[in-house]
Amino acid sequence: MSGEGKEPQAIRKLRPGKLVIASHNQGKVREIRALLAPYGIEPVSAGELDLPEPEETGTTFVANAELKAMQAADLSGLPALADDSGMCVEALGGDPGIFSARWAGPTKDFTIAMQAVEDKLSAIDPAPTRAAHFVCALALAWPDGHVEWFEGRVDGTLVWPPRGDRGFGYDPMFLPEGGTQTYGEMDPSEKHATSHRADAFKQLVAAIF
Ligand SMILES: O=P(O)(O)OP(=O)(O)OP(=O)(O)OC[C@H]1O[C@@H](n2cnc3c(O)ncnc32)[C@H](O)[C@@H]1O
Ligand SMILES: [Mg+2]
Repeated sequence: MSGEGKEPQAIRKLRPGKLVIASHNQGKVREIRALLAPYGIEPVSAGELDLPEPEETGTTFVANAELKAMQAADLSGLPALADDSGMCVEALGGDPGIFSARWAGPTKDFTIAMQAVEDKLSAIDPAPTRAAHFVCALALAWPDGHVEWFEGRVDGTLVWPPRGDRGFGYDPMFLPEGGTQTYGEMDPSEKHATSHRADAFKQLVAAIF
């Protein structure tokens, strides 16, 4: 994983001011804006700045988050926060994992991606565990190349058919551990309090503010 083997460095604090949300996913941008709301910074999205969507060539969530944050910080001259995330299905050896967005194809159709997950799971005989988890890596980069990263996780089970339309991506098929509603059915504020993104955010907030 990126970050391993590096010398520990002093955590850099984030000062009030503009921050680029280095994501082209409107669902994520919405969640990140809500999570940042209490901290007095002015988020501006990669889309609003017309920043290009970089190719995600990393082999880990952290490496891809770093790559996206560093490119946005470099091009904008502002601190930039990127999120690389995905759903890992235990019985599929962790797939789709870092390829979660790519399973939805060029049209970013998550009906197709969820169906592909379900087809692969239901082809396994005997029926395997339906355990899955979401991972969220957040990277915060500055224009001078300094970068901090944080990783969060939430465990759950996959349901079929998908339920609810309040989230994005794989949310309608993900039932968090101990819950009765999928992330697609749940009130967004509840997801923001318990998700992989919330977990990573708690670590980020504790470190940088
Ligand atoms: O790279 P950016 O521009 O941020 O947007 P993206 O959609 O390509 O994002 P990723 O590369 O991190 O791909 C992760 C995919 O995993 C899915 N995913 C991530 N977090 C999720 C969440 O909270 N709920 C449901 N699906 C999620 C979602 O469909 C994303 O498209
Ligand atoms: Mg992406």
